Amino acid sequence: MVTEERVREILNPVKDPHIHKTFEETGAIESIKIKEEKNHVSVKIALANPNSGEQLQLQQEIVGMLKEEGAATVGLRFTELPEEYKQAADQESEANLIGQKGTKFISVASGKGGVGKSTVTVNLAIALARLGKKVGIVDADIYGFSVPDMMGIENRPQVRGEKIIPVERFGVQVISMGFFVEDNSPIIWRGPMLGKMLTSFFKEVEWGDLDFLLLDLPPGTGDIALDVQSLLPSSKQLIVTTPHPTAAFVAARAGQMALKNEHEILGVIENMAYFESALTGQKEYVFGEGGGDKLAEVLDTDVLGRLPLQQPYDDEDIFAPGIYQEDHPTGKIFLSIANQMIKRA
Ligand SMILES: Nc1ncnc2c1ncn2[C@@H]1O[C@H](COP(=O)(O)OP(=O)(O)OP(=O)(O)O)[C@@H](O)[C@H]1O
Repeated sequence: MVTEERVREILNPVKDPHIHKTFEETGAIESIKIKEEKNHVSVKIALANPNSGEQLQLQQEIVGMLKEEGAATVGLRFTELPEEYKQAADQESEANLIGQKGTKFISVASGKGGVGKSTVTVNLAIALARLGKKVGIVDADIYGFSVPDMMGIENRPQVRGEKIIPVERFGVQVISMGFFVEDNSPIIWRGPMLGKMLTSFFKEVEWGDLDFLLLDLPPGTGDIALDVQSLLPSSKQLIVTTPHPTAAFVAARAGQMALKNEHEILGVIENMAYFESALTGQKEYVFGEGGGDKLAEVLDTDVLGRLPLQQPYDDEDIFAPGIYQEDHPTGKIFLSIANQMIKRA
């Protein structure tokens, strides 16, 4: 059983990657909590430059160190060091890391596949861009990457110097695992390799100044989803579910997993909530009712929107099979959800 004292002993000599001072020198360790029955360690750490690629790398190292010491699970939360340290950090700043002040990380998760997580991610990103925000997407759905196809992206990112330039589509900067896989062939991304790949999405990509970075997570609550959730910077998370109570029950597990990995829940989105007859306007609740509300209740949050069962317009001029146009009824719902996100994030 790892003790609070031992955690402090292990972490005190770790250096803040931005200002190269030890945690002991900066007083970085704000709190250590240990849940003995589950052998879960959670630590709150103040960094000079949180929400950055540096943080992501450090996060992996600390999780590794504490697990080696016997912790079953580790939750890390990062805050910012006081102003005096930040000034020092600014002087030493290695420019161009994602997470310059103000970028909000929003992750999108689901309890199982096929509920519309990627559809929600791309359409919300585009809705935020339509509202004037600077937006990026990391398609971290490592096996089921579908963002490039959904957005109709056919080109690949360019490389400038040491940096990868994301592909821009509908005003959104996109990086996807799919860009780095030849011929749709399967790759096993686990452990350190997965961590390295995700880190480079934050560190080696020329994101510029973003208001929002949306992260499309792998579906479910299995090992891969857990690995990705624990490797990402702290984010606010949207959980997508269909309205069936069983689906919502499974989605609640994804929500719990997020909380355990120090991601806050931003809200619930109920997709395929109903089918509306074009003839009569009558709504039919094809996949049941109440799942979104139930999930929101369990996670102590709100349903930010309910999306009908409806395909985007088939617009041959702008090839993008998963995108709802601004004047499409579903496109308008996405705008309303994006507005709420801006207020809450
Ligand atoms: N509201 C909707 N109405 C009609 N079709 C939808 C709706 N939402 C999603 N779809 C369709 O359902 C399919 C699955 O959607 P999507 O890929 O977004 O799900 P996902 O949860 O990201 O899946 P996975 O996690 O397995 O990648 C897609 O073909 C998408 O076009």
